[in-house]
Amino acid sequence: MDSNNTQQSTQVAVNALEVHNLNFFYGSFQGLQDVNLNIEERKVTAFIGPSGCGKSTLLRTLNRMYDLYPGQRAEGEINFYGQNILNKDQDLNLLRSRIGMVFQKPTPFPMSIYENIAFGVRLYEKVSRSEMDDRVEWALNKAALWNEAKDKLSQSGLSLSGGQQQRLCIARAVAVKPSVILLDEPTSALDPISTGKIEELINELKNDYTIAIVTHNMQQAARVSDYTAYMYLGSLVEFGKTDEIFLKPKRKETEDYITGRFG
Ligand SMILES: Nc1ncnc2c1ncn2[C@@H]1O[C@H](COP(=O)(O)OP(=O)(O)OP(=O)(O)O)[C@@H](O)[C@H]1O
Repeated sequence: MDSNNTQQSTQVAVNALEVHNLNFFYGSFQGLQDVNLNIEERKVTAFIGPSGCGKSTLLRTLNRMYDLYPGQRAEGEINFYGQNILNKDQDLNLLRSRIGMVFQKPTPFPMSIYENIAFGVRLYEKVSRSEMDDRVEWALNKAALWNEAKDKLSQSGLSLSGGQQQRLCIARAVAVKPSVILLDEPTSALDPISTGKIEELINELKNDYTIAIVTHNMQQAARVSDYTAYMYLGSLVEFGKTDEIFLKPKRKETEDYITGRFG
């Protein structure tokens, strides 16, 4: 289950996640219909499509975030390094430590910058104070926030700017050393400069992590992702390499959406 066990010594593609025949229900409403796709290790996969097409629903199945809400259920298989995470006996805390998530709106905890990161680490590991100091620095560095935050680690996470808060949330996700990071429209609440920083960060993070990102912004999908999934009305219409989806889509529906002729 650990990506470290599947280090690529050759160029053979390894899938972190394989989604088979996935159907998702909000009570009696079916939000996803027979979705099949693979999410390759250490690549960025973008989910695009018009509002309400099921992008966030699909993302939220990948670490069973929906389990927090009554009446929501998934059927099918989502294999995470070969293990079906939809199994009833799946340990959800463990799963969410391996597959972390960052939301649209920055959501720092109302505690210090240091504690925002240490809090999650303590849930899963017993580490000494000096190891924790190192981990906090490491995670803030990974999220390109260390230089801006190092002199105010005891200040509230809420005192940071919106863009910095979102990087803090990314640092928090990274700190527990996950294998996959799910990003749900991580820049939609940010200005263009902060957006640019997060996009650069995504590019860096994919050296170590597998990333799936929901975005409304097609230019962003084209800039940051290796693979793109185009969804419509709960179905996956087309999935492929981002260049191909944007330059040579196979389906007319995809082309209409990409070229702005949709609707
Ligand atoms: N909690 C919920 N209860 C019932 N239906 C829901 C719920 N959340 C989402 N849906 C429905 O599921 C479908 C997919 O929603 P989802 O949020 O996944 O779309 P999306 O593509 O992420 O949209 P957007 O781009 O607007 O965020 C929509 O028809 C939506 O109305």
